Amino acid sequence: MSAYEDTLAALRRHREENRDFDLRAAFAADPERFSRYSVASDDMLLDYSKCAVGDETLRLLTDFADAAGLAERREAMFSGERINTTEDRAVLHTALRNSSTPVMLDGQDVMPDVEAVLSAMSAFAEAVRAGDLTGATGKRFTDVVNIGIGGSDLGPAMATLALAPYHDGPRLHYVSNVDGAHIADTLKELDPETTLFIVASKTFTTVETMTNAGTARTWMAEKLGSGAVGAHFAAVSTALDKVAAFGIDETRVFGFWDWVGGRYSLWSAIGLPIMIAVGSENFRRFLAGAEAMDRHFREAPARENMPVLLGLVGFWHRAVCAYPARAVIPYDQRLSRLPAYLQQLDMESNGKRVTLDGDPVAIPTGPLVWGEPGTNGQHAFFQLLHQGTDVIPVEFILAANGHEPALKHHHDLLVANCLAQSEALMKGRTLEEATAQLRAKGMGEAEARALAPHRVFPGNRPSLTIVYDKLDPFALGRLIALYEHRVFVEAALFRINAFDQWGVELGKELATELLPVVEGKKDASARDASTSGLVAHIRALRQG
Ligand SMILES: O=P(O)(O)OC[C@H]1O[C@H](O)[C@H](O)[C@@H](O)[C@@H]1O
Repeated sequence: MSAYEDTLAALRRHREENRDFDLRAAFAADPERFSRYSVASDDMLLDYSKCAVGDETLRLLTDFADAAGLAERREAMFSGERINTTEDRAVLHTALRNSSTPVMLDGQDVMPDVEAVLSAMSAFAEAVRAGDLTGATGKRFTDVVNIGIGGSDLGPAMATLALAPYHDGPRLHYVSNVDGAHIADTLKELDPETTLFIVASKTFTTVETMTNAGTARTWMAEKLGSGAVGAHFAAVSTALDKVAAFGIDETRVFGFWDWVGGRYSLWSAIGLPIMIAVGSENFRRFLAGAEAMDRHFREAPARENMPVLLGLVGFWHRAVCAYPARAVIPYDQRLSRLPAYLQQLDMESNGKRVTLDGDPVAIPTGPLVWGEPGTNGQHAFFQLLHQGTDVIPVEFILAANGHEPALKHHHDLLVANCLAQSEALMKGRTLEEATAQLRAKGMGEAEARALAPHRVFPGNRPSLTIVYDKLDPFALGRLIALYEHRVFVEAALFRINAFDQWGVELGKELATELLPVVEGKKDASARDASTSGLVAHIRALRQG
C-alpha cells in the first residue's frame, strides 16, 4: 500500500474508533479546546473547535496531506507549473494579486502584462466614474450592464453586492441567463444614452453571453443608431480575435490569459465592473487582501494555516465522515451571493470522479455546497440542519462590525444569532431537558411525554466559524482567496484536477443538437422517448 492509502486507512480506523466522539464532552474535558482548535491571522479567526477533531485527527490529516503531496502541489501552482494537466495550462490566478516578486511562466515574467491590463482597466474605470468617458450623445454613464455567465458573472456580481458601502460609481446590473426575461427586465429600466455594456467572456463563445450581447447591441442600435453602438460597449476576454469580430474597438477590450480559470477570474479584467463600482483604489485593496491570504497559505505551517485547516476539516467531513453536503451561511446580507459564487468555485472544481491519472476515485469528492445568509436561513431550512436525518456541517461567516454604526442593535442581534446557531447545533437538547421544559410550562405529564420527542435536538453537529473585523475590500479579497485555497487543498487530498470542467460540456453539445428540434426544423424521432415526448408537449402548447 502507498503512504496515501495507508494514511487514508488510518484515518478511517480513527473515525471508526471515535464514532461516539461527543463535542459536549470534548468541551467539558478540555477548557483549552477553543484555543487549541482555532487559528487567527490578523483580525481573521477560524474556529473549528466545534468539529469532531482532536490532535490525533489533525496529526493523521496532516500526514495524509504530506502523503498526497499538498505542499509540493501548492508550490507547483504558485510557481507556474502546468498543474491543470487535462487542459495543459498553468494555474496562476495568484499572479493577478501579486505585488512583489516576478512570476515566471515558461521562462517569462507574467507580471508586466498583469500590471499593464490593471492600469488600462483603471484608466477606463476612472474615466467612466468621472464622466470623462461618455456615451455617443455625450451623457455620462449612469448604468453599467455586465453580460457574462458562470465565472464571468458570479464573482463580480457577488463582490459588487458585498462592497455596497464602497460603491460610489454608476449603478451595476448583471445579465447572465439566456432566458430573455433577464435582459428584458434589465433593459426596461435603462436609458440607452447613459448605459454601458461590458461583454465578459473568457472564450467569447458562450452561447448565453453571445446571445445576450447580440440583443443588447440590437437594442442600442435601434435606440441610438448603429453608429452609436461602439461608444456603449466594452469587452473582457482571452479571445481578442473573437471580440474584434463582434465589433468592439480594441481600445475597449481588456484581456486576460488561459492560466486564469473562469471561476478564479474576478481578480483579472473580469473584475472591471467591480472597479467601476468601487474605484481602482478599492479594487487594489481587494487584490491586496487576496495577496495577504496567498502569503499566509504559502508560508504558515499546517496547524496555523487557515486554508489548509479549512481544507483538512472539509476533507475529514466529506471523505472520512461521508457527510454529503456543506452549508455556508454568511451572517451578512451583503454576502448573499457568496453561496452561489462558492457553488461554482467548489462544485465545478471538485465535482470530479476520476483522479489526476484518470482512475476512478476511491473516496467521495466535492460535497454539495449550498447556503443563504443568516438570519434568513434560520427561518427556512435550519430545521433540517438541527433535526433532519443527515448531518450537514455548517460554515458560519461573520463580521464583528457592520457598516451602519447607527444600527448597532441590528448587528448585535445578527452576531447573537450566529453564535446561538453554532451553539445549538453543538449542544442540542435531550429528551429529559425537553420534557422538563414542557413540565415547567405547566403541561400535563402525558402531553409533555408525547410532545417532547419532537422537541429533541440531537446536537453534536459540527460547524465552524470564520470571524473578521469588517467586510471591507481587503477582508473580502482575503475571504475569497481563503475559499479558493481550501478548494485547492481538498482537490490535492482527493488527487483530482480542480481546474478543468469537462462536466459542463455534454449538456452544451446536446443543447446545440436540440435547438433545431425545438425550433421545429428537425423532428425529435431520433431522441429518447422522454425527450421526444417533452418536445411534442411543448410544441402542442406553443401552437395552442
Ligand atoms: O467566460 P466564458 O468563457 O463565457 O465562460 C463562462 C462559464 O461557462 C462555462 O461553461 C464554464 O463551465 C464556466 O467555468 C465558465 O465560467
